[in-house]
Amino acid sequence: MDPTTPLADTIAAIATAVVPEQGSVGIVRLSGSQALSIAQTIFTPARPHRLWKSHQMIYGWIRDETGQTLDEALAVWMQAPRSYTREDVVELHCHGGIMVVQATLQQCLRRGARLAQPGEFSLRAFLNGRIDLTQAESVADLVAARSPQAAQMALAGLQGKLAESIRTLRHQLLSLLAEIEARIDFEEDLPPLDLPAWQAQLQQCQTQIQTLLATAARGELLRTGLKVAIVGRPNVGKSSLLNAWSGQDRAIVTDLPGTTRDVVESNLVVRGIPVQLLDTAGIRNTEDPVERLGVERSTRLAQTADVLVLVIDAQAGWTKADAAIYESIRHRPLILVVNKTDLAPLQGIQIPPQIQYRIPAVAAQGEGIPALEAAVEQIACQGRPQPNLAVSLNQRQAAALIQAQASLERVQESLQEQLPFDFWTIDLRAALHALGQITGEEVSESVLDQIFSRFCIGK
Ligand SMILES: Nc1nc2c(c(=O)[nH]1)N(C=O)[C@@H](CNc1ccc(C(=O)N[C@@H](CCC(=O)O)C(=O)O)cc1)CN2
Ligand SMILES: Nc1nc2c(ncn2[C@@H]2O[C@H](COP(=O)(O)OP(=O)(O)OP(=O)(O)O)[C@@H](O)[C@H]2O)c(=O)[nH]1
Ligand SMILES: [K+]
Ligand SMILES: [Mg+2]
Repeated sequence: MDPTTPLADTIAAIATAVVPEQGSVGIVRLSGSQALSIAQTIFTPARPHRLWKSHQMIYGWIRDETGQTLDEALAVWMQAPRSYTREDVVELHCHGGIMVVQATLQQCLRRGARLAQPGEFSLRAFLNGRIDLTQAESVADLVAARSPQAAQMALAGLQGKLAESIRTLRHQLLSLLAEIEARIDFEEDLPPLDLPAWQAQLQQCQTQIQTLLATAARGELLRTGLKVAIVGRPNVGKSSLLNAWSGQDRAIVTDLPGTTRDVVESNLVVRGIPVQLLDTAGIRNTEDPVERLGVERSTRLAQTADVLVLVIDAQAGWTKADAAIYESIRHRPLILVVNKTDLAPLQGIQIPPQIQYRIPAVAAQGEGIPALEAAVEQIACQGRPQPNLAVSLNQRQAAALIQAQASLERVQESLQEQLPFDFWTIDLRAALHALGQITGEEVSESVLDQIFSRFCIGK
């Protein structure tokens, strides 16, 4: 963090989403040693002799420096250390919308608070030892979650499930290290090292790391989701498919080829995976300049989406135009939807054998969606068995664990080559350092900066 923003400051920010005309309540939050005294200059309890008591909500008015009333509000003081940041926290619960919360925040700043940086409340919770770095990262994941499963995963992290696994690993490695260091310092006073037992314990740590690493892919998938683009030639039923899949009447459907021009987007959840579904203009050569721009967008999207759904018309079969589109996207993760199977059967259509996923559908009636979702999930998980752990690693955590794993691998090598103990301890310490980076015990300020700056303001 910026050295000019010490923990000594009292920080303030709007803790709720700021949306015009919306949100029945908006919260301004203060944290720091001056939180209560600043709040007391702004907020007048309705009952004048009412004392502020920790964790008790009081009713009153927010006033500016001229005595003008800005809002009717509720206020609560949470005395350190029983607060989100472990500092004195005051929350001012105002009316929602944008005007009142912003005016209240302005008052806090005028009375000596500093505007909080994104993630700074959570940073303080971390720096003051209430949560470790994995828990802080989970706070951001929880706010960003786009599916119930992603939220559950973040919540498990918030509750310290990952922190616990890493802590256990750390203790095991520390005790392995202690045994070696004792042998270096007091070799003659101690019984010789029980090498097989020591090595078995090391192996156990490596297995545990491998299990944790296997959760990273699913975590990444639940966090970032998938971009799925529906492509194909005009009139095969792409927009009908988007509408049926999302259960919403998002895209215009007509019997005219070339109906869709702009990319139409719908967000859905497919078996826990947040999916950004994109309907595109039917791909063909066209003289219409507007449609041509749409086709260009389709072809570009087809190269960047995570999964492509190529739609064809069962009645028309596998046409030359379908083959041409397929040629340009065959190297990408692909699902073929044979639509309009109410008009002609899928059997008998000459589909290239290398297309693994082929789903019969009647988009106009919403048939074929479950099979399509199963295919999306299979492609996304790529046959990777998912360990049944509640938590999952993010990229930063996975990178650190891979480092730890590499260090432990080197310890195994030193052991096999019977190198002196010093070689073992160097790599054991490196592994411990990597674990410390995950929990935040040994993390640099620039990494902290990177992590917390991704938070939203007021978190
Ligand atoms: N109004 C409001 N709602 C909120 C939050 C908040 O800050 N304010 N939260 C903010 O994200 C979340 C709740 N998270 C919180 C986590 C810890 C503590 C807290 O005070 N912990 C202390 C004391 C616990 C106790 O009294 O036993 C502690 O752990 O030491 C408060 C909120 C979601 N809802
Ligand atoms: N019989 C039948 N008709 C369908 C089906 N799906 C879509 N249609 C019809 O096919 C026509 C074209 O559907 P759209 O969804 O607009 O096709 P599109 O691929 O989005 O077309 P463009 O946007 O023009 O590329 C419409 O008249 C739909 O009602 C289906 O499963 N069966
Ligand atoms: K159409
Ligand atoms: Mg369309």
